[in-house]
Amino acid sequence: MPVEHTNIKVAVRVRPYNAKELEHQQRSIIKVMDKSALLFDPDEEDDEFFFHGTKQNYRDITKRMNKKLTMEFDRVFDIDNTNQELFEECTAPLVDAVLNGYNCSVFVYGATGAGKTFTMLGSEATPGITFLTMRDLFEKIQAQSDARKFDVGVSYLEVYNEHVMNLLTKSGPLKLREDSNGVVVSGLRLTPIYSAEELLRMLALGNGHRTQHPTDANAESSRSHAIFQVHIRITDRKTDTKRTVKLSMIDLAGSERAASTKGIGVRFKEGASINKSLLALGNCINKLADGLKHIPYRDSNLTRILKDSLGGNCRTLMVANVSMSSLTYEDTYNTLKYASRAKKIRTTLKQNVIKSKMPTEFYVKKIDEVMAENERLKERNKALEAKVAQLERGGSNGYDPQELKSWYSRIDAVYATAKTMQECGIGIRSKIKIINYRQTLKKDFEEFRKMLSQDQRMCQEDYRRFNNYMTTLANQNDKYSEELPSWQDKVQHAYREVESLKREVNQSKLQQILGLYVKRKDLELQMAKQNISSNHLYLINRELVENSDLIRKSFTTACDVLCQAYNRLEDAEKLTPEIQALYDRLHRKMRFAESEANATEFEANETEKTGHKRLLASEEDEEQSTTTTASAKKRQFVRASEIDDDLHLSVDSTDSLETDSDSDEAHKTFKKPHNLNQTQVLSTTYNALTSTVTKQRNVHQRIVTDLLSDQNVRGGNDKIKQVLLKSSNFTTQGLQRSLAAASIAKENVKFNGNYVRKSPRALVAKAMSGNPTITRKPLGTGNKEPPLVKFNRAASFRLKK
Ligand SMILES: Nc1ncnc2c1ncn2[C@@H]1O[C@H](COP(=O)(O)OP(=O)(O)OP(=O)(O)O)[C@@H](O)[C@H]1O
Repeated sequence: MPVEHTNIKVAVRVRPYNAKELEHQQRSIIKVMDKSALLFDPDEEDDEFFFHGTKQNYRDITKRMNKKLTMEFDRVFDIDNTNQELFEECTAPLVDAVLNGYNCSVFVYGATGAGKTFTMLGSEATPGITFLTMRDLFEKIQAQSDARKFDVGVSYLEVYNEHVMNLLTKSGPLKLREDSNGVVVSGLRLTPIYSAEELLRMLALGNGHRTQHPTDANAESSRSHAIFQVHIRITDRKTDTKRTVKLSMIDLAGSERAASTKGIGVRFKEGASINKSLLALGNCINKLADGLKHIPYRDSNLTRILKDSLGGNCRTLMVANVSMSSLTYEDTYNTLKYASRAKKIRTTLKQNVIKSKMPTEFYVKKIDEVMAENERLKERNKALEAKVAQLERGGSNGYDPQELKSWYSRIDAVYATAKTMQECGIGIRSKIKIINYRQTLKKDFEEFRKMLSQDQRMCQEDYRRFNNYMTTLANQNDKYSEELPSWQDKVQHAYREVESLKREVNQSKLQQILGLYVKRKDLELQMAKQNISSNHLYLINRELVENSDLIRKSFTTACDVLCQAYNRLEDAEKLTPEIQALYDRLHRKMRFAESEANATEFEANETEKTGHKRLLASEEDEEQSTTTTASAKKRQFVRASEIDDDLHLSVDSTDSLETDSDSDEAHKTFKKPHNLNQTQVLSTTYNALTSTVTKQRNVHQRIVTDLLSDQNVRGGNDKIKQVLLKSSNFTTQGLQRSLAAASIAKENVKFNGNYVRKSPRALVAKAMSGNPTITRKPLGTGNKEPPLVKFNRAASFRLKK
């Protein structure tokens, strides 16, 4: 489960003057410098001071000094930026993060009329980021629906005067309670939705229920905080892994000073409540930014609900809305200060846990690692893109745009070829390895089938089919193997081209800008490589899941058949010592697997090598019939890991392309899991075995119950059963020995004059009388005999009466 530490992303959006502001002809208090910086309260352009008609060199001392504060944010949107741009740059990446298992939240902050609702909800003509984000989410869900199943449910809440209301059903107030999952809204039901259009209808319905009142600053001022949440349960169709993620979109009520709304009575109370909750939010932001441990989330219902959207395990985007008019000077200043504080908050991000029934977490984890790595590369790429754009805009270094353009198209072409060659070359390696893996798995399974087959005709027919299939695989393998060397040459050639281009770039006079451009291209090439890796892992995982499913089902049926056959033979007294020995051997094998499966991950890690050797050694001296199951599984996992490692190495062998040290560092983390591979492979093997062992154990339990209740103590004795189940003698022979010993001890009890058994049944002795290893012991010679029960004459007398 990848863990990341990130800052909250903060974007500032400046809105144009409204009619009132234009009327007052106020000056602009915000100057957007570039995509990530603004100047608050800049000097006025017509700030020249004239005295008696003469321009003075000094300023008018009766005028207030301008603040001229330069502030930096992750992104600054100017008045002409649209909701679509905000979505593309800020919330679209969050959709990818949500689908990768991270909780995400977006909240808009600002004074009344600053443009929060415009940003969040927008209008029909210019939909806000909620709709755009959700539409994108549904499109991506649709595109991935073959591989994953998505269950989407939404809720839309309002916090008004500290009351939590359900905007979709117009019900409430609802209570908040805390449990192990965090803060829960009592009685809140999620409404399932299937399309972004449905969501639009729902938003309209919810907004109709939202508390709005005209204020001096905004005729349609929202007087409540609106929290829209999308809960998604993602189920991987192949691995059956599940995770639940949450995307929250929060439209906060206006953060203006009470005076600016000129509210009295109810409006004043409303304003006070809004301010109380926003003050609590501000406190939380300050404490989180200072890195303090105790965060006063409980101070208001708003902060309680936002607890896991702000500082918790959540990727957060805050959009601070401001007006550029000097009429809103103080509110704008406060909002920007608030936003600057929020920018400092660092959160610890964890991908939501995968719940899986399959022993394939190893691959799922690896795929997640690759995806996380890609996310990091994407971020770096974006930063480089911004730098290149900045240099291009600057233009002061005398770049000739035509020359730059021709360089760009040349670099693009060289990298495009490298990417295609890489896709084909590494892709073909992946295909070969998957075919090899499939061949191994099928061969192993065929061994089982052959052992089981009784009907010769059917056996031959199956074998023919199996052979045909294997021939097809072998042909495919040959074809790809033949093509491989030429592709490898092409890949190497393409990489050499890239290297020589880089040398040329380094010598060119446009080196500064082209160097950055090439770095971007390197990252893109690296990302493409990662995608091939993750696809390869996915395919290997699919092979494994399908095969282990088949093995599990076959094994369960085989166990049932085996147990029935064993019982029948035993009933008919036809259990030969050879069959018994085979059966015992199978039990011993499973007992080993069970003990290993119970070991902790740490122990598995520590004993990885010895355990591995032990397993292999035991494989050698065991008969094939009893070892194939465990060893085949073991071999499959080991092979899978070898294949993966191999592919990673081949993918990594082109690392020289990466020039940036950070990226090198990041890439090392991708190479590292070599060690992890084996540990994980072992632990997955143990998991796979546990599931079969559990089933076997149930069969054993039935045997114990049969032996104990039918032959010995009718009605069953759970204590003895448990002891026997745990006992190291837990084989049929060991069991019989234990039972016989117990019954002899019971018989011995009868010889003691002062003690009797309440239920003097010693049938096992008879059942075991043919066993030469059992001898009668005189009373008191062993210290492991069952405790004697003192004969209670009075009780016995009462009972008789
Ligand atoms: N970027 C923008 N471009 C054009 N018009 C805008 C922009 N932002 C806001 N507006 C307009 O400004 C007015 C107030 O905006 P909005 O209702 O979104 O403010 P608000 O911050 O949600 O206020 P409140 O907190 O009172 O609900 C609306 O008429 C809206 O259309």
